[in-house]
Amino acid sequence: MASALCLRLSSTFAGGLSARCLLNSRVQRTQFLHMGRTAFGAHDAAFEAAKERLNTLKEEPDNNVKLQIYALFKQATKGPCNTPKPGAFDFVGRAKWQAWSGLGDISQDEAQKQYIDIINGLAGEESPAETEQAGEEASSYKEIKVTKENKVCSILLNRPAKKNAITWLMYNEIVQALDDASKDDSVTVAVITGAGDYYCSGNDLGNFMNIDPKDMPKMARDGKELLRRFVTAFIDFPKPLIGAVNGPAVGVSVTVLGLFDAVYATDKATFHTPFTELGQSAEGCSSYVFPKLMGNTKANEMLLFNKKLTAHEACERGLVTEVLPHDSFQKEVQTRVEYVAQLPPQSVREGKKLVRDQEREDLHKANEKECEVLEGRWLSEECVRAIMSFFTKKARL
Ligand SMILES: CCCCCC/C=C/C(=O)SCCNC(=O)CCNC(=O)[C@H](O)C(C)(C)COP(=O)(O)OP(=O)(O)OC[C@H]1O[C@@H](n2cnc3c(N)ncnc32)[C@H](O)[C@@H]1OP(=O)(O)O
Repeated sequence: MASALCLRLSSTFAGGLSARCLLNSRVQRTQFLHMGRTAFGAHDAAFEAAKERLNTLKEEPDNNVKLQIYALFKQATKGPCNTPKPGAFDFVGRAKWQAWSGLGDISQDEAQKQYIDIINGLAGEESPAETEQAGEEASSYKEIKVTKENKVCSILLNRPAKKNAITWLMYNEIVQALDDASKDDSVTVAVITGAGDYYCSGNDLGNFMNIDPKDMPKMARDGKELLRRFVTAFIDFPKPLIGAVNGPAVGVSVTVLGLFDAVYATDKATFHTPFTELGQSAEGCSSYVFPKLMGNTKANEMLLFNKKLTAHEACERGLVTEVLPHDSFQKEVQTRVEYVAQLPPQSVREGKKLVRDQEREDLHKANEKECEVLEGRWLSEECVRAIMSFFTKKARL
């Protein structure tokens, strides 16, 4: 069943990405060019250029961006959606249909313009202007930004347009940044925070898209291994690790906070672990840490029954150290981090090790177990349906 429900938004599906496939006969190409001259509108040359540009992108866009591109391509070349809605189990067909019909009756000219804007935006992101500043690492990180200054390593989750959802690349980059900070003698403390209005919206649900049904078990195995490595990096990080939760936090970004040494939250932050709504299960050692922090019933309220906590509630439950006013958040956090940064580093490390060693083994066991259970969840119909609902915009938190 899992494979039958599996999602596949391949590159041959995404509008302009598939321009060659969509127009793969000479007759079609001739019709297309003819339409281009007569029916499309003011942006024909730029539209053609954008199609070409899309084919040269080094990285495939996210699946929901692909859906948008697909829909705009159809609208630009065919006009408003005029095909019947695909059947209930044709998830991909329905997602495509919904994206196209969601454009309503915007003109072909307007669709062309939006298509061009999206692709130019994507191409621009791949060759960003040089923005290196003092203290910023000349690094290859793409989805996080790492700065080191005055003994503090700051790791910024940097996908604000996607609420800092964590892609597979981003998991790897965070592991890399933590590993680097743990080995760098100039760093005595690390801080994680988010760009934009969110701290982090958790796992990027697109991580589970674009998978051929036959590759689902491998995807689940790889996901399990990546998650295990990711959480291990938090369990074993040897220096003080501080969370600066600048806005709402969701999923795995909440659970791993239980492995931080201090968590400061703005009064606008919320904490939400909607695992069962997503057909998934607890991770980040939360099945072990949350009951210890807040007791079983309060932990269940979050991990099983999806209760979203305010910053003050999270503080009462021991997940947050201190709630700070939103307007002075950065400054207040900085004061606290600077204080920790100048403490004798070996003394702090030894102290942290003493505390962590009390439960290190249990944490690793909890991590292993949680990853195993999740591997099975990702292959379940419940999980696949929940993710599909998100991308067809039927269900958002
Ligand atoms: C190796 C794998 C390890 C997996 C570990 C297991 C981890 C589990 C979890 O973390 S479970 C939690 C997963 N997260 C969610 O379910 C959150 C989903 N997002 C939402 O419900 C909403 O986006 C929101 C409440 C976070 C914010 O809502 P709103 O303010 O209305 O903004 P938008 O919904 O318009 O979002 C803007 C933009 O961001 C995209 N986006 C946001 N969150 C995610 C996400 N988690 N995955 C993928 N994309 C996300 C959203 O699609 C919008 O994109 P668009 O503008 O439409 O292109």
